[in-house]
Amino acid sequence: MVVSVTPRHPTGGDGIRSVTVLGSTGSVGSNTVELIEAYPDRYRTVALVARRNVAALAAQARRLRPEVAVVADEAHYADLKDALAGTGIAAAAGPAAVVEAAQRPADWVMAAIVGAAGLEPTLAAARRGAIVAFANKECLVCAGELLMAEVRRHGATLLPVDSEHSAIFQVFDPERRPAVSRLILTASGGPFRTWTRERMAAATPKEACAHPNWTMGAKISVDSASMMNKGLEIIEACHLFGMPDGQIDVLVHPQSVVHSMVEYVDGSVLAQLGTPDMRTPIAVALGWPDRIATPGARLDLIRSSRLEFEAPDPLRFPALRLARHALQCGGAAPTLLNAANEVAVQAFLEERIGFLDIERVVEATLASLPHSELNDLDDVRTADADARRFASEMVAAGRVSR
Ligand SMILES: NC(=O)C1=CN([C@@H]2O[C@H](COP(=O)(O)OP(=O)(O)OC[C@H]3O[C@@H](n4cnc5c(N)ncnc54)[C@H](OP(=O)(O)O)[C@@H]3O)[C@@H](O)[C@H]2O)C=CC1
Ligand SMILES: CC(=O)[C@@H](O)[C@H](O)COP(=O)(O)O
Ligand SMILES: [Mn+2]
Repeated sequence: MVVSVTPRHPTGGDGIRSVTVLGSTGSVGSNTVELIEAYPDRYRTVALVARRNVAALAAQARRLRPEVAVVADEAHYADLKDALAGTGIAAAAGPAAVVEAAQRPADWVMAAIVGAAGLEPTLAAARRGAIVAFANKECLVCAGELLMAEVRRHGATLLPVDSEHSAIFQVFDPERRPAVSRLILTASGGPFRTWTRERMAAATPKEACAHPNWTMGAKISVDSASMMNKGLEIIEACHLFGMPDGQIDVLVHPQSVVHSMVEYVDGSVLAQLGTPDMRTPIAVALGWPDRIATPGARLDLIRSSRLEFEAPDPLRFPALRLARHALQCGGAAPTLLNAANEVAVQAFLEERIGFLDIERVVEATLASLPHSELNDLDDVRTADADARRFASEMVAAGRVSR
């Protein structure tokens, strides 16, 4: 279950919801900041966190006036301090400062750091029982059981922001959980939906990042191109909604208008539709349990193109099989899959390996390292580090096709 506890009062005593944005300078983060800014009487900002984009972070901080702005990369601390001089906003830097920002009392925390780097701050927010708006899917892939257990133990509330999971959240009736027969995750198919494997082998980072429907950060864009994004989303759905892998299907829908569906045992299929605009799922979480208005175009089904659906091609997109395999193996397997994928995607973006080498690195890492049990955060860290080492060595040694 996503909202895993009796919802606590979503705002402070003054009726204003205090908010923190982890990954505020990214694609999800900047859309979140834009929505917060549109409602100055509803939200008060506690902390903004980025990795190193000081210019964007300082500009956001000057507009939202948080208590603190944090860069994870300590090399950028002096620049941030200078950029905030005279504002009264504190500057901080380093991974511990990122966790400290997430620990500050805020009713609502947007988890929109990219990659497993977001795990510890997301855990910190969950451990103080916050409402966590959850975009950072890699966290659940690398430490799903641990994170969900902490959410339950500390009475936190996890609200999905990933568009498919937000769609399911909006049509999934938790009181009728046994009557849900299937989750149907839609996938655009990405920029290479109709490409041959030969053509994909020569794909450039620019081509892989040219998503047909969504404007997103580079990492998730490459994941969409390989369809590893949908593989990660299967694992994410499994944890968020407590559904086994056998009851989670993927359906390619090139228009990204139907964001996902829930099938019930009586044959009813409930879907959520909208234009492909992340401001909608972000607003669902920011306003929850109310609804808040967003700017942007509204869905016009008369003017829009046809809505098409097709089965995913497992031969051209093996990432789906790899993710399901990791989920079925359990233990450290999803952690290894995620870490190897992060290393390989970064190497592809830096043109050190080819596009199809991403799946080779992931498959070899999964096959070579043990799928040990994960009992605590240290076990997660060890599996993550081992996979990163293995995948990096494979890339560095040229043990991939390029
Ligand atoms: N973009 C989208 O539409 C969607 C994204 N998601 C998920 O949301 C997450 C964010 O995606 P997206 O916004 O596209 O990513 P971006 O790459 O656009 O942004 C990433 C953000 O995380 C920050 N960051 C990166 N590393 C660290 C770190 N070690 N510590 C602190 N901050 C860090 C970046 O800071 P800086 O700018 O300084 O580098 C930036 O603010 C991902 O997990 C993605 O899968 C899910 C659904 C849709
Ligand atoms: C916006 C969002 O949620 C992304 O995860 C999106 O779904 C990516 O598109 P794909 O369906 O191509 O992976
Ligand atoms: Mn998605």
